[in-house]
Amino acid sequence: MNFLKKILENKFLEIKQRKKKIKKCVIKNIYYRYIKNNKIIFDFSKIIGEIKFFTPILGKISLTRNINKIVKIYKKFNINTFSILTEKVFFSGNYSYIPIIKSKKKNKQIKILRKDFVIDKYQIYESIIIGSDILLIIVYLLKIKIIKNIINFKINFLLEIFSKKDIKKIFFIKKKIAIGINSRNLKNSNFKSKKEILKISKFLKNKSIFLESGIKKIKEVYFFRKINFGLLIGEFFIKKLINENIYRNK
Ligand SMILES: O=P(O)(O)OC[C@@H](O)[C@@H](O)c1c[nH]c2ccccc12
Repeated sequence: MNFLKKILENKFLEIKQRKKKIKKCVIKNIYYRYIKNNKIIFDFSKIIGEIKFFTPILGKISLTRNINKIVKIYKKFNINTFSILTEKVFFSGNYSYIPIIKSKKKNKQIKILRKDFVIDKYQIYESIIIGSDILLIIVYLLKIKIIKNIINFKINFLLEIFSKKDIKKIFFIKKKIAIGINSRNLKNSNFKSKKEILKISKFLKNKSIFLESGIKKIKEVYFFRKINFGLLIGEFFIKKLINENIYRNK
């Protein structure tokens, strides 16, 4: 089933509501203060662990919703960069997870990628305010003009692409940025083959490449790390690292 249309309709309304609550000049002020001290770190950690509890296709995946517990387990495995799903209705995420993690002194070294469906500039400001270090931008959802606009913001992005069509949209970007190849087709949830992924990556010169979605075996982790791909892993880590750990310590 194609959930994307529904997700976007809902997102549009959500943003409209949230925008009303905060004055434009206040968020812009926060942004300018933020970029004064911010460093662009397109080459962030090569292994990103995702925190997601639920997906529209798989249903519930995590045995716990205790965010601090999950962070603790990930840290035990030396994973310090997290992708956090903040979409509420379809992925059961919440943006308050980001400040919960960031406000703790012991999490100082942790970097957070906010994963949501960005369709409005407002979400960029909001992501900074809640403490995100990196923001996912799904190229498929945006027109080139908007991407051009977004790319000028002085914050760290992971630009997510699916296909050659998406690559064409970002061809104008000459600087080194992080690009995530999403192996999962957003419309039908099929995964790309290794061959397809490598083919797409050939078009991405001078970029820091990440593979997102569909990693199911440790063998695949080794294969892609060997060719210097970064990896963003959700379901596999949640099941293998988080759930097994929780089960064992019951
Ligand atoms: O659980 P996986 O197959 O390892 O996938 C993680 C991540 O790539 C996936 O959750 C994802 C990639 N892009 C997205 C955009 C929206 C929501 C979710 C995603």
